[in-house]
Amino acid sequence: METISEARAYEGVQGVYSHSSHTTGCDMTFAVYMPPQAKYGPVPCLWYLSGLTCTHENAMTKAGLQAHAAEFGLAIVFPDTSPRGDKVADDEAYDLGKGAGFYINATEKPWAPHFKMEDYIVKDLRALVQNAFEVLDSHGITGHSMGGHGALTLAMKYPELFRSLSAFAPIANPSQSDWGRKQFKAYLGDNEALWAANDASLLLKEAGWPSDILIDQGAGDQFLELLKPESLAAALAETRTPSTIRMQEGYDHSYYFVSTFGWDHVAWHAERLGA
Ligand SMILES: N[C@@H](CCC(=O)N[C@@H](CS)C(=O)NCC(=O)O)C(=O)O
Repeated sequence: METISEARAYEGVQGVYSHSSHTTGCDMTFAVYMPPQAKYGPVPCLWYLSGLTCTHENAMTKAGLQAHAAEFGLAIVFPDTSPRGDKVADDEAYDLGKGAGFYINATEKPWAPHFKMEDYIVKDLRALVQNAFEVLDSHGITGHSMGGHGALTLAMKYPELFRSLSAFAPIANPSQSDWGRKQFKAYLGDNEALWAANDASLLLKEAGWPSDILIDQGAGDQFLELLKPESLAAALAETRTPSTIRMQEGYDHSYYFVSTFGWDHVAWHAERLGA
């Protein structure tokens, strides 16, 4: 692991690092915020997965989560959204290829060799974070938009790895959305059973979620028809999953929305992770 930068923030440290990932077959950049409490011993850890077009940097610079993490004594990990580099396949569209890994393991050409973002997060980066930073084995996960989809699906697939779950404006039913169908076809092929296993609204009905879920969604979000919060709300009701879904009047899809409700999400995770 190489340190790209470290800066003091709210008496803690905001760092940016890179490492060579065996899983994605390329160098990956990620950010970690360590709160001041980590000087005295390991702290719980929250993962923030970002959305389409983002790198590790958007949420790190725009979500304002560091102040809340310092208040509660939580570390926050900000991974990248896809593999990067000249060897990695890409597409002209902003919502496929680089910046659009969807936190799944691609099986199809030309994506399969590098687009393994699910394994990257839960294996490579999880192990690295656990070894290289002062964190407890008590992790939660959240994310925005494509990253909200990632948070929901990775938590449901790996409940042994994540104890707490929330999402900001998640892509909630990708197999029924233009933010999902194109990408699942490209990355996973035509087998729609495989798509279902990567769709939060469908996966919830199969796998369930053993704890509760917080979802915030802007009622003025310009992408509401692509996000489909109504499918997730129906699945949560059908499965009787304890949940708080808030349609936030007037808020759009931007980081103004994420940063407005960031404190609530960090507090939600802190309470459940024992911070
Ligand atoms: N650029 C796309 C939308 C991409 C977008 O809204 N990305 C969200 C996540 S899905 C984001 O976080 N963008 C980066 C930012 O706001 O910093 C479009 O114009 O249709």
